[in-house]
Amino acid sequence: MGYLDIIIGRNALSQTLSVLILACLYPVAKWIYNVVFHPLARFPGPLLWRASRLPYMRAAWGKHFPYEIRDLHDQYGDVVRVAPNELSFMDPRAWDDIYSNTDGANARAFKKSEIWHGNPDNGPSSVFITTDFKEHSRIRRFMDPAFSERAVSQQEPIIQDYVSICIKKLQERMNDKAKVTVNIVDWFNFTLFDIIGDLSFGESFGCLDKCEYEGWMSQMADSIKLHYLSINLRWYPIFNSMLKPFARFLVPKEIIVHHMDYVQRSTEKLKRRLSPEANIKRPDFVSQLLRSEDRGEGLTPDEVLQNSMLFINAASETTATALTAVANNLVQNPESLSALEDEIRKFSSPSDLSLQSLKQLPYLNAVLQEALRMCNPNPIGHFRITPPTGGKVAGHWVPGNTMVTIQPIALAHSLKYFHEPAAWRPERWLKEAETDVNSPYYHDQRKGVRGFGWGPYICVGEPLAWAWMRLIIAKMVWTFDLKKADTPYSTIDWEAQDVFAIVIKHRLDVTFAERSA
Ligand code: HEM
Repeated sequence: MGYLDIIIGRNALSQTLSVLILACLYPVAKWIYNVVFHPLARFPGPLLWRASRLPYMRAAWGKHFPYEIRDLHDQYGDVVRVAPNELSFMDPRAWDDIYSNTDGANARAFKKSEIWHGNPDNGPSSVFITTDFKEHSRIRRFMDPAFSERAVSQQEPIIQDYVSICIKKLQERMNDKAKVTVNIVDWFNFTLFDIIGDLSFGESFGCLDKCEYEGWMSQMADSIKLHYLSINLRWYPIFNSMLKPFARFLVPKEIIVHHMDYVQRSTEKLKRRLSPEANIKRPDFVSQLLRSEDRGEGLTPDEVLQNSMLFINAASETTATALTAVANNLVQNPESLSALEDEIRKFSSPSDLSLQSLKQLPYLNAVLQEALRMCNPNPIGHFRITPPTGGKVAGHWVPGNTMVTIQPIALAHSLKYFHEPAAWRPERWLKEAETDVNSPYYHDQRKGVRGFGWGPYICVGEPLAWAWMRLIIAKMVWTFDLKKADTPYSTIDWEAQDVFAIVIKHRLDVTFAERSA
């Protein structure tokens, strides 16, 4: 009789029992290993989170993930082990160490992780999902010129047109008392969708004309949410593949239908844009991406489509969140709104509000920075994997193949790094705060806030984002008196909103009144 026979017995019942016992013992042994013997065992964190990924998944699915992680940082310090193989950092130095190719403690930026990005279905690649450095830089090489400061200034007439239409439509809606109350989130979205649609596909989605969304737009947040929830299952590949065949029953039908509709419409738009008859010569993204075809290793038509569809999500959702944060804080802080009015109304005509002139306005820029600090549109951070040989992050040696991230909300809301972190204080971004030692914000760690990411994966659309955010806010504030609405939706309690990778925004009613001064 062999050792195995002695342990598990020979009859079917005892063998089944033994298998069951072993199956139960395996996770227990794994939890003990994770807590006591794992290479990350020396890092602090709650016991259950260090033992298993389940508490992390519960938090990720639990709607308030960034705030839970912020609480863990308050309790355990600047580095917290939030899962057996994952560290969360709340230290400005970590931006360079994790994300930079040139300025950090490591030879190069850490890679995106297959779990969070990756292309499991082997579809056409996009700049966002590829985890291969070479592939990523190939796409970025062709994409960057379409989003440079120069390109944005060539795109200015297109951007200006849509923002003016937004203002005109709001004016048309005013009642006898020369005011109108609207859900400003919709108006930001209509404007952003129309601009990004035009720049990506050569034609707008017509949202401002119709004052309504296309069907798939109203499902966009739900499909991002679903994608985010399903990503968390990738940690358990066996369970994940068991669920896959049932995915079509688990995913709500509207989301599938709207997604297919979106892909079909985008494909048609792009086909029209690319057809020789269209003969469109304009400074949009497509023209730039197509230039790449001349050089051999350019983007394939599928890649152009995939990346153009990505632009719609990446550009609209994030910017609408930042702008909603601005509006929400301005209507609640009249002295801040009035400082902004003073700055913007120095221009005698709205036609003077050019992208170049707005760039120079310190308070406008400070307002946008403060919104990105307090209400980061990507509040769960950007996940990376240390190389197999390990790396250094914020003074800690981190073993290879560890998931690492900066928690932007924890850092930006930390008393250790910001004076009055929970308060709306645009003045912390003004020059005086940086140079005057008596300013209460002098010691603020402004470099800890990087709303557009950092390093080789930094947001390609950053120049466009600044440009259209400045223009939309400036034109609204120049044209109207913005007031807190007299409705139940007059303010958003920001942290009460669900977070599923993106912020699922509540409605925000704002009253636009004819300008009094
Ligand atoms: C306020 C607005 C925006 C914010 C806060 C924002 C934020 C970010 C952040 C943090 C990343 C880096 C993600 C990472 O490191 O994993 C990113 C990437 C990206 N963003 Fe933005 N973004 C904004 C607007 C835009 C716009 C207007 C576009 C234009 C199409 C855009 C397109 C992209 C793309 C394509 C990437 C992927 C870049 C890469 O992986 O190389 N974003 N964005």
